[in-house]
Amino acid sequence: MAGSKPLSRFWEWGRNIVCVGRNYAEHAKEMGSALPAEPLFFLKPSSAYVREGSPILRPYYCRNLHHEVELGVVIGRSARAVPEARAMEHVAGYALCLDMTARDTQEECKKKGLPWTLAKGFGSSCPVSDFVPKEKIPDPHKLRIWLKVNGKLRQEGDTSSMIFSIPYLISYISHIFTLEEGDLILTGSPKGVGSVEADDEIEAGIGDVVSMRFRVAQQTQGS
Ligand SMILES: O=C(O)/C=C/C(=O)CC(=O)C(=O)O
Ligand SMILES: [Mg+2]
Repeated sequence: MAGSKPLSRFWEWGRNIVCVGRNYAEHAKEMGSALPAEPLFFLKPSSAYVREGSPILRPYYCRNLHHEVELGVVIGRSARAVPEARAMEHVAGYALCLDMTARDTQEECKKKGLPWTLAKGFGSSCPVSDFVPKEKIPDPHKLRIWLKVNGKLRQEGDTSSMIFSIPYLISYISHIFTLEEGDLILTGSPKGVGSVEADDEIEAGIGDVVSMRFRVAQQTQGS
């Protein structure tokens, strides 16, 4: 049961993973997408979580797996229709997250007007770092998030560049469905997304607050 586990192990709770898209203008631009007038969001299943020590699996149907490094916000207290001014009271802490994306599949889904679940919701599509309690991050809009592949810097972004702020996102989502304790919100990727192959090593961090390393492996059909 969710409540019997410490919130610092939010990935074991099996709660919602809510992802925000196109929340950084330069990433929307590199994807050739328009800036959103209102937050765009989608969900991943909780079985998408993966922790250091286990690989990120490239799905058998994917030919172009992309990394997206994102700041994750961990909800500490149920939020239903909360005003923006009180939204941060519902935050327990943060985590560094990857929104692993089957980019070729996403392109196909976009062309056909289909949801992005196949592209964004596969097993191991949500690698997460250790939990960082709220007290350790006085201002989540002043963080440098970064990602390297095989030691080479690919992504570096400042959370001050988000189009929609964290309190705005929490308030907005909470007017659509209840955010529950243990839920995770991925706040969108800065620019620099790109491909990874089997055996690549991804290292990513929030400044020098927290970092994590993952290996990429190929999923075989039927496994
Ligand atoms: O605009 C696109 O084609 C793709 C956008 C995304 O994949 C959205 C995100 O997940 C993001 O911005 O982080
Ligand atoms: Mg993303």
